Amino acid sequence: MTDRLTLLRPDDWHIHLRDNAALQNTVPDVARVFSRAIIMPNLVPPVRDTAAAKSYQERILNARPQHSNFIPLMTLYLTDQTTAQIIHQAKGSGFIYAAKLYPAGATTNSDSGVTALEHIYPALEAMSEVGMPLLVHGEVTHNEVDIFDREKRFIDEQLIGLIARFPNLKVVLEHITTADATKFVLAASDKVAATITAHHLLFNRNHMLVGGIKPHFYCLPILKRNTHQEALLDAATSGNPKFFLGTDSAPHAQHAKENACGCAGCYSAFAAIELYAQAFEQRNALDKLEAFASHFGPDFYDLPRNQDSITLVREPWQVPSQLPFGEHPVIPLCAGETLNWRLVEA
Ligand SMILES: NC(=O)N[C@@H](CC(=O)O)C(=O)O
Ligand SMILES: [Zn+2]
Ligand SMILES: [Zn+2]
Repeated sequence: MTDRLTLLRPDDWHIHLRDNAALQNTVPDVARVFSRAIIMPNLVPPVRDTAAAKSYQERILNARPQHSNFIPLMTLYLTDQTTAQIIHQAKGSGFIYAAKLYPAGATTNSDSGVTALEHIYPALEAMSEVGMPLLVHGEVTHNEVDIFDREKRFIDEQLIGLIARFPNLKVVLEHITTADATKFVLAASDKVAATITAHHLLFNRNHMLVGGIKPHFYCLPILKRNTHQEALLDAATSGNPKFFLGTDSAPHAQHAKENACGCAGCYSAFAAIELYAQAFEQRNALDKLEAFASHFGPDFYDLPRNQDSITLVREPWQVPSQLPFGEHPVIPLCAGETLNWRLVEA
């Protein structure tokens, strides 16, 4: 059994840092391990243009710990009003790396999202031309579609057609949760990839719903049955470059999750790589972690891989039961539980 694991420094290709006071917690947590991260734009109001992305980037950089070289890779939030010109300006800025499609109403802060894909065809055409990846929250939102079917229905009814219309557009299906999504991504061209979260690798809907409802496991897309969890573990540990790390770490205050109408999102950034190590170890696949965490993401985005490394040791430690986060504590994923792997701090 290995007790020490050295990896090229990883990047997180999907994270929510939130804004203002929260940045004092979220930025140090991501910067502890990751060199770069794709920063989700679902603020209120959302990050819709280069100017908004620039000021958000500055607030993130100001929250970096001393001596940190963490680089936030900024993204735009697509709306029905996003023009080709907005995309060209973003590409020209040099610090915006992707644009995000939230179907209106699909998830946290998606009210300003896209109401019909036709509205963003000009933006997608421009993204395809300039080589800017489209990041997708892939769930349909119709009331009549069961929440457990929303990802598959999005793939079948929207994504397949979109990719046929824009065959050169790079697409990342974010935080995939089903065997259907893994199959779709595997069969698609090399322009199509997916991120996988640690929580969807470690948990299934029984963890959330058996023996009492556990709001801290509630996220979107929602945890599925264990056969889907197994398919995600197969994909993540397969060594296929189409699947790479994206935590979807998304903090919500304890009171907003432990609520009659609880928010969707799990906070994993405080121990992200440790959680992935736990999942890969369950599959005896720790040898596959480095490529998933550190190679395939930059390769897909045409960015250089990092040059330095991190080390994890097998040394059980207990996850805190609560994180301070200013006045509104956040309950981390796996609060109070024991994780096997610990980062050796530099
Ligand atoms: N994943 C979640 O459950 N929540 C995310 C939004 C998202 O990524 O869909 C959030 O911003 O809270
Ligand atoms: Zn999402
Ligand atoms: Zn997300």
